[in-house]
Amino acid sequence: MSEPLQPIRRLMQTLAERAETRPAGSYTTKLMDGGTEKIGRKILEEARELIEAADEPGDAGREHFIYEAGDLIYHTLVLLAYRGVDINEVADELARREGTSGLVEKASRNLPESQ
Ligand SMILES: N=c1c2ncn([C@@H]3O[C@H](COP(=O)(O)OP(=O)(O)OP(=O)(O)O)[C@@H](O)[C@H]3O)c2ncn1[C@@H]1O[C@H](COP(=O)(O)O)[C@@H](O)[C@H]1O
Repeated sequence: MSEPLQPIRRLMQTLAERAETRPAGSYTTKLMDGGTEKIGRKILEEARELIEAADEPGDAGREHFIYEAGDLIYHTLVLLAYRGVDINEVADELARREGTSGLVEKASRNLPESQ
């Protein structure tokens, strides 16, 4: 069975190469040439589009939601690659958090300074 996250890893590889070589005729290059501001603007735009699609009903709505999630994930990976971070490093961070409820983690941050 193929690894479901393999396409993401391949895309990450491509984006890391784009960050390095900045080839002409690449949309990723255009984003990266605009830096954090341009990439960030697209992430905000795509996040809004994803949220708007979240409540669309029916199969078409579901398909649109998945499409928009792809856009947001692509742009987020572009920012990671621009910053020189690999998706595996994010996976490691998520693995580190595995099994710790967000509520428990938040409570641990809210301890009074004396503790
Ligand atoms: N996965 C993607 C991907 N997802 C979305 N997009 C692009 O992201 C853009 C989404 O923005 P919008 O929907 O707002 O479209 P737009 O109005 O044309 O965008 P703007 O001009 O406003 O930035 C579109 O141009 C999409 O084509 C992507 N572009 C590239 N990839 C992958 O990245 C690889 C490298 O791409 P290049 O660097 O362009 O060769 C490709 O082979 C793909 O695998």
